[in-house]
Amino acid sequence: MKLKDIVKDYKMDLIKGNLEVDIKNVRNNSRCVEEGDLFIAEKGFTVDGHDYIQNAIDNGAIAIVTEKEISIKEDITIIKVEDTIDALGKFSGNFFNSPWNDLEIIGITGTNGKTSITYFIKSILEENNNKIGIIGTIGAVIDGENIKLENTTPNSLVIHKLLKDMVNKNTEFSIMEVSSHSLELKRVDNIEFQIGLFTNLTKDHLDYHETMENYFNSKLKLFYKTNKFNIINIDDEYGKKIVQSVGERIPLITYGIKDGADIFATNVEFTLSKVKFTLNTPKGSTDILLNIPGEFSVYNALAAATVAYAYDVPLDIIKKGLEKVQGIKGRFEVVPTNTDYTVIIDFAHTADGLEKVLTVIDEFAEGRKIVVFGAGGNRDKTKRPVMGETVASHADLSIVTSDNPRYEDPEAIIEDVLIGTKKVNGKYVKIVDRIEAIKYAIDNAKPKDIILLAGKGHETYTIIKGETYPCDERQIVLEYLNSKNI
Ligand SMILES: CC(=O)N[C@H]1[C@@H](OP(=O)(O)OP(=O)(O)OC[C@H]2O[C@@H](n3ccc(=O)[nH]c3=O)[C@H](O)[C@@H]2O)O[C@H](CO)[C@@H](O)[C@@H]1O[C@H](C)C(=O)N[C@@H](C)C(=O)N[C@H](CCC(=O)O)C(=O)O
Ligand SMILES: Nc1ncnc2c1ncn2[C@@H]1O[C@H](COP(=O)(O)OP(=O)(O)OP(=O)(O)O)[C@@H](O)[C@H]1O
Ligand SMILES: N[C@H](CCC[C@H](N)C(=O)O)C(=O)O
Ligand SMILES: [Mg+2]
Repeated sequence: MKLKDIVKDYKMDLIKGNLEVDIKNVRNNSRCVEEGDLFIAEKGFTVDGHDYIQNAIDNGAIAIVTEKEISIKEDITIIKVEDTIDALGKFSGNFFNSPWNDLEIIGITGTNGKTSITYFIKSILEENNNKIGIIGTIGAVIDGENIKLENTTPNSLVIHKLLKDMVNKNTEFSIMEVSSHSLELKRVDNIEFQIGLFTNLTKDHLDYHETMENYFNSKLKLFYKTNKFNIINIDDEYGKKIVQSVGERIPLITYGIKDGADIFATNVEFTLSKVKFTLNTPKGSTDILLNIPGEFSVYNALAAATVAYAYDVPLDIIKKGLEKVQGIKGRFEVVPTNTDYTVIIDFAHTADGLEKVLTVIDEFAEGRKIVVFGAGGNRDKTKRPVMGETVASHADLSIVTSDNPRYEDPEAIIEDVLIGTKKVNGKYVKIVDRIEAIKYAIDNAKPKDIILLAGKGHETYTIIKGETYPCDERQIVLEYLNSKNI
């Protein structure tokens, strides 16, 4: 594509060169630049892309977008803009032909439940013979192919490329998790969403947002970027605030269990592995049997059903789609062991997530509850003691360990968690190595106990001092049991 078409209508200064050149690819990482590419230099959290402009040129960049004064001797095109992160969004959007215009885009935001809801929606829409794509925590899914992603919501360049690939593969719906970081860091600025969906808001990411109010305000942005429906969990106090704020800007559909929602559940009945409820919509009601337990799953299913309802999907298809979901990787996933105790892997990594999952387990545990968990490094520190206290107030044994310490000292993170653990008069041990912590839980389990491995869910790695090591909890459990001839 010609550079002039990539930068069209954008406020900028052409410092040197011309806009008639043909651009092969748009890049924001100098290491990926090849001959004929446009390199956009962005200031990051760790380094400044402007320091890699020469590297991009050496790799073949024929045009550079900068927000700083630079002096380049090579005979290439230099464009200066006010904000290169904004330019990355606009220019990559143009380069990929605004792919959001050819898709129905469903954006899901909120602290917990986004990934789970994505997979419920996928199942319903596929039952309805729609072709769907996903961008989220477990990765992207395009035409049945799984693509690994570094972020839940990647940067604008990656998103636009993924959306373009979806369009090329005749995808109709793109279901996207929209993190608060992405709304703040302009990763989704270009995109107009057909549907915005809100799950809930509880303590997380305060390292970045600092206050709950800022965190809420980032999530709120999504509901001003939508053009068909805003779908809101009205049982959540922040859901009510969104309704007050956006009102009927576009049609609003609420879901919930308690507070007079448009789409609501009644007759909720739980077991340890399933939940039954009646789904009520203005167009009729139907009974649903979900294969993932807990009240939180009812909320997630209601959210997905509401999206389908907004698209006029018949109730029997919604029922079939929801009931077809056998499980979601790392979300209340029972490890298939031959033991007389149960091992569950779950992605709960906030106090609210832990509270929700442990409430389900509380109700059905016949034996003790053993919880192996930690808190992520270089992430919200304020949630750590609350997570410790939440687990200790439910568990018979808290095994406090590591969960992606990243660049932080693992011991120090555990000490932060233990501040909360010690507030409750419960039994606990501290085992820094997560694999050893899992083995300890297994060695100490008795018949009918439930071991919950919380925090890593679908993750099969652990990041310690910046290095990534394998840590697939399913494999660790099964191999250890095997080594013990169990
Ligand atoms: C804090 C944050 O969001 N960081 C994101 C950011 O990394 P960064 O700012 O450190 O980037 P950097 O390394 O400083 O690089 C700056 C620029 O220089 C360029 N560069 C760098 C080196 C080089 O040799 N050449 C070069 O051109 C880089 O390509 C980049 O454009 O840009 C990266 C590429 O887009 C992201 O992967 C990275 O997310 C990191 C992994 C992260 O952990 N982010 C978390 C906080 C996050 O965004 N989480 C949310 C919420 C998750 C949820 O709750 O579900 C998410 O959406 O994932
Ligand atoms: N609706 C919900 N409310 C509260 N907790 C939930 C809900 N749904 C799931 N959980 C808990 O939170 C964990 C994470 O769920 P899920 O991965 O669906 O959330 P997410 O919003 O995608 O998280 P992330 O922000 O990390 O991507 C689950 O493993 C479960 O323990
Ligand atoms: N999306 C969340 C995932 C946390 C998962 C947990 N395993 C951790 O590393 O804290 C985050 O990036 O904060
Ligand atoms: Mg997610």
